[in-house]
Amino acid sequence: MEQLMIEVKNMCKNFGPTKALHNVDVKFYRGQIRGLVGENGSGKSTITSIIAGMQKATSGEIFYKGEPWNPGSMVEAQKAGISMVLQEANTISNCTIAENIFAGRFDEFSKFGFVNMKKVNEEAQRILDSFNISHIKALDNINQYGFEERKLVEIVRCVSEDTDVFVVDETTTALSLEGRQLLYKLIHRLKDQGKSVIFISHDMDEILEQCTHLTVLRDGEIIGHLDRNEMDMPNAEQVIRYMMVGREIGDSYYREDYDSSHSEKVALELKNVSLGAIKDFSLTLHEGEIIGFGGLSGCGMHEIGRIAFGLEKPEQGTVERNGQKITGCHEAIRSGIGYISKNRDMEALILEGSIQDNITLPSKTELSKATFISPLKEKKMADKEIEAFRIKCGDGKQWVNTLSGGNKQKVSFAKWTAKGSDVIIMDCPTRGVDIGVKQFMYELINEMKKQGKAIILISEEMSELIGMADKIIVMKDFLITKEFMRNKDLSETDMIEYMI
Ligand SMILES: Nc1ncnc2c1ncn2[C@@H]1O[C@H](COP(=O)(O)OP(=O)(O)OP(=O)(O)O)[C@@H](O)[C@H]1O
Repeated sequence: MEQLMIEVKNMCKNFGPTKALHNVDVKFYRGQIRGLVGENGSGKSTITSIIAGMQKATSGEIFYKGEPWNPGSMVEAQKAGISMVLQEANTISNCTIAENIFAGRFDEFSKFGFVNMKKVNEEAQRILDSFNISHIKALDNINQYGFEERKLVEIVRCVSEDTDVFVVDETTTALSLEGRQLLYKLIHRLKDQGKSVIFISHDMDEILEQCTHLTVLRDGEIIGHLDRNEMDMPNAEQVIRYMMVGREIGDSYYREDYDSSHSEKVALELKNVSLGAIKDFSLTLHEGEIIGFGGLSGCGMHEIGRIAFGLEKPEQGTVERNGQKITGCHEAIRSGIGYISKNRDMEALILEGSIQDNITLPSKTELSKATFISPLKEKKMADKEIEAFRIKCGDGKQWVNTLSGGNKQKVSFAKWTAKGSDVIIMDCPTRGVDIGVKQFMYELINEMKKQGKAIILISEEMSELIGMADKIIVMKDFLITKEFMRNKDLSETDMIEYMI
């Protein structure tokens, strides 16, 4: 007999005129991993964030273990056994790893008002070790760690023996292969212990492999629920996609050609660059070329992207475009280089700014005449991108921090298409976007190649690299371990061998 953990009844959530949820009914049982799928902005994070105490519903009810549930904060929810890993980085900067893990829970370690920090640190390291991530040290400042490690710290923070409901909101795209495996093991262990997992993802393969049940949303409404048998049907993927978007979506995502030719003209060069663990690294990117980078966590590929955009200054060597040295990102942008950061909220967007301001920001020079920026031109530029990327919003004046995760990602991409940058460094560009938009982004990347634009595609998704790149550079421990040319027989297994 299945035991009900959480029941959401007739829930509505409005943000001004936006109806984010409309009469939603959904049940989460013990011993289930229930996937929540739907297009960007369909309401997945809104449901889970209300359950996890981040915000209140406009109307409707929630029952948790049979009792009415209306948490006032995430801490309250976590103390009651419900925790959620968010899409974006959610760690506290300038604090130690241990302080991040036990934020809001110091009372568990205090006596007569004094917190026993030794115990906090020891317990944090014990937990990190139990998750097999001993390379992350409890005493280290979190600022020393990259996006993925921070996500792992968040996962550790969320899960304890008292966790009954674990919500994973589009987290896997931020993780490398190892991080994903760790998360998959964890959710299955929780399921086997009779806990309830809510798993949000746009990766259909992952959803079908990892989830035991599925709920499909469209425009804030529940379209249907599937059990494992239905998910195992041969046409399940097409059926789910149809439920999500309400129309047929083709199967083809990636480039269909295997022609890796490009211009001989060099678009960007890294010459004998060294920075930290990266030593004497060189790269030549040509016009009309897509170079992909793949590897496990800490392999150095994200750092290469940052150096190429002038965000990190190499200790030795140079980054050059058209014979000019690139020594900073302003210079990079001026010379036609764009960069989509993996760390969306911190580096790619001004959250407390409008969609229009974010999209047009790198293009201010193009939009201005004698120091005057034409508001009409700005609006036109932003509206064009909003339409092309199908950014779900009222209009361009809406603030970016009110957008769903996938829609934020579209803004982060659209900045550079609006500017028409000739070289774009893309670090996980399709992170959190739904399948329809993914298709559009891949078409766009292909179109850019044909126009002679040069692209560096850094990705945690091997299928994306195999599907799109002319050449794939595999990295491990900050070194190149293998280069693959575009080839229809190339498989993920071929690549993994050089990553591990
Ligand atoms: N604070 C807010 N103010 C205004 N609108 C909001 C706010 N938060 C969410 N919304 C809107 O609610 C709708 C649902 O957003 P939600 O984040 O739940 O979507 P999602 O299904 O999780 O999307 P994604 O896959 O892109 O993460 C979107 O249209 C979004 O713009």
